[in-house]
Amino acid sequence: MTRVPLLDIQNLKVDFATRDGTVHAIENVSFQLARGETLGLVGESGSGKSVSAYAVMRLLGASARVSADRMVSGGMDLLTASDAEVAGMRGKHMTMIFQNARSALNPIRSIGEQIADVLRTHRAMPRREARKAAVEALAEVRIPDPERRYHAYPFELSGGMCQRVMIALAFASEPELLIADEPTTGLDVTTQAVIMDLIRLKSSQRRMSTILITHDLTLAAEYCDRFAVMHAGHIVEQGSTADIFDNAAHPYTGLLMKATPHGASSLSDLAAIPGSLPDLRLDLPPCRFVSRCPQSTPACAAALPRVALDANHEVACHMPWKESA
Ligand SMILES: Nc1ncnc2c1ncn2[C@@H]1O[C@H](COP(=O)(O)OP(=O)(O)OP(=O)(O)O)[C@@H](O)[C@H]1O
Repeated sequence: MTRVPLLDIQNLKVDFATRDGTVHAIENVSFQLARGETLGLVGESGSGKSVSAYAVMRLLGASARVSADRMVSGGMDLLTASDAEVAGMRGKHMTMIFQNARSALNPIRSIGEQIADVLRTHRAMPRREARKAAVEALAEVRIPDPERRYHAYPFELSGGMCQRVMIALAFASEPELLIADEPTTGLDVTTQAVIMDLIRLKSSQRRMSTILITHDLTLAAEYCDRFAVMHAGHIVEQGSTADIFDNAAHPYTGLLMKATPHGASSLSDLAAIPGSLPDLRLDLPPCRFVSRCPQSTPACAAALPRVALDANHEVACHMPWKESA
């Protein structure tokens, strides 16, 4: 029996209409996420990780044109569902931890009340119980003195504290799908581990599925079951953590991994990968990596293939990476 994935995206495409032309931000993005699975979404800045996430959450603005062959989450067809239906799913079935936590919090409500509100709305907790659980939720993400901090407003907290509150808020609704966009940026290493361990715990206890968007490959390797590597709006390779880190098949993945051999864990710390992302407003070739690729041949001008290397390992390349190249 095949298991129905929690999230199923086929050929997602996102264009933005701008004054300077159409930005072809995402093209042919396809991936599935099983229940309880953690997928790492990695790639250089501007590769389309956040746009993919926002498309799933239906949070892209009016300038975005979104299309797909399929986009289903938790049984809901995100292509045909009304805004009200998707809004009903957000925060309950699927929730997102944003990069800029402070601006995602309500500035005029105390952090404890914000968490208690979620517990009362989504988990129907009585007021007193929600208050107690909110204090516990703050403690769980290592907010010191949570009883007192319950009454604090976001402006009274540091960026790192706001980040933790945001994470507590995300967990409060017990989502089936968590999209975490750089969830631990700005946190010290110990707190990073606490947060990531919490995500792992929720995944195993409640089979929560997670998309982890990150520049931190070392962290991601420790916590993700599978990876999708993005370059210039395409998923160039996806596979298990071992496939990606030990058997990278796309030249771009190979360069990413080669550039992080000795603890340079962040993509921003990497030895530069030659060239830069193409201008997404231009007419783009089928392979958007071709101008940077050390292995390109005339064959690369043909339509981009999706080569299945095994059941879970797929690469969009005519010339899959060879270690000797
Ligand atoms: N509202 C928008 N209008 C026009 N272009 C946009 C818009 N939002 C994103 N883009 C473009 O889409 C592309 C993908 O951006 P995205 O934010 O998804 O990258 P990312 O991989 O998440 O980068 P980072 O790691 O820096 O967050 C970029 O070229 C970006 O400039």
